[in-house]
Amino acid sequence: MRWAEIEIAVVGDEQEHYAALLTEIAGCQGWSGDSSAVRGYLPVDERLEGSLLALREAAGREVTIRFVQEEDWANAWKQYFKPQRIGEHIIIKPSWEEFAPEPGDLVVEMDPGMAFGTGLHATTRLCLRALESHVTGGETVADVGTGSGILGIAAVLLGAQKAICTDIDPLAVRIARENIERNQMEGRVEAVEATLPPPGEFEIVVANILPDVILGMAEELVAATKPGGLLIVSGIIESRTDDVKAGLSALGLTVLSVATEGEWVAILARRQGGL
Ligand SMILES: C[S@@+](CC[C@H](N)C(=O)[O-])C[C@H]1O[C@@H](n2cnc3c(N)ncnc32)[C@H](O)[C@@H]1O
Repeated sequence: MRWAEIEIAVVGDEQEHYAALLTEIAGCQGWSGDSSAVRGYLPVDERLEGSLLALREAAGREVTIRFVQEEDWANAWKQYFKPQRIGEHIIIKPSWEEFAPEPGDLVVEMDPGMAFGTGLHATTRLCLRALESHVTGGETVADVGTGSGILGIAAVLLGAQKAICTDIDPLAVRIARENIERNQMEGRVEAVEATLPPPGEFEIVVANILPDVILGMAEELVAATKPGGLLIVSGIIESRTDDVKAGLSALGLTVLSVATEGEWVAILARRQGGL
């Protein structure tokens, strides 16, 4: 099959906006990018032209396309995905790479396929570090917008008793399930196709999505967090930090800290009440 690689040049903090256009307007399953451009892929079929027209109109700037064969792009990103240490003990290891762990290392084996969540993005790393600092053992964790399943799987490796992972994208849910199996986490990590986890209260809720999505579901995220429990949100570009903090504070959460990596932030907040 042939695919179109779609690229939009960005500067400054534009990445989030144009990435959202790639997924929401053009219908790309995901996106990748760096400080100068965002990229997504669409199959070359009868819908491509309409998707590109809509994207160009919404973007109001040049959108370039390049045609590639499936094998080219399906494997091209793999060269950038190497085992990496995140925080003190977490190792994210691509399933096709060798890695010799040191004592105390917690190895999450991943094949993210088309799903987001390799650990290559700063927001994933910010969430993983927050989980490493706050999972002390025995918690139930909700991973909302799980992508590859990376955060839920890591939470259980860090000592959480159970993690429920949700995603609205069926492809992500399938890939998360494969990664759960790959890490022998069946029964302790569950992936469901949904926006929110089933009703219940979680000691830790983590959501690495986009600021507007987080704000739109903030009330439900708070309801899913046990009184006294923690909410970790990321996917937030630095310029949106105050909006998200204000939204969480308005719902009675206490913002405990804001961690940053590059232009991205993760916000840690506590729901009032005792554990
Ligand atoms: C930025 S990725 C994060 C993946 C992974 N959790 C990580 O930290 O690397 C966001 C994920 O949220 C999912 N998503 C977007 N909107 C959502 C919603 N309203 N409810 C649940 N998942 C959503 C997307 O399909 C995508 O897989």
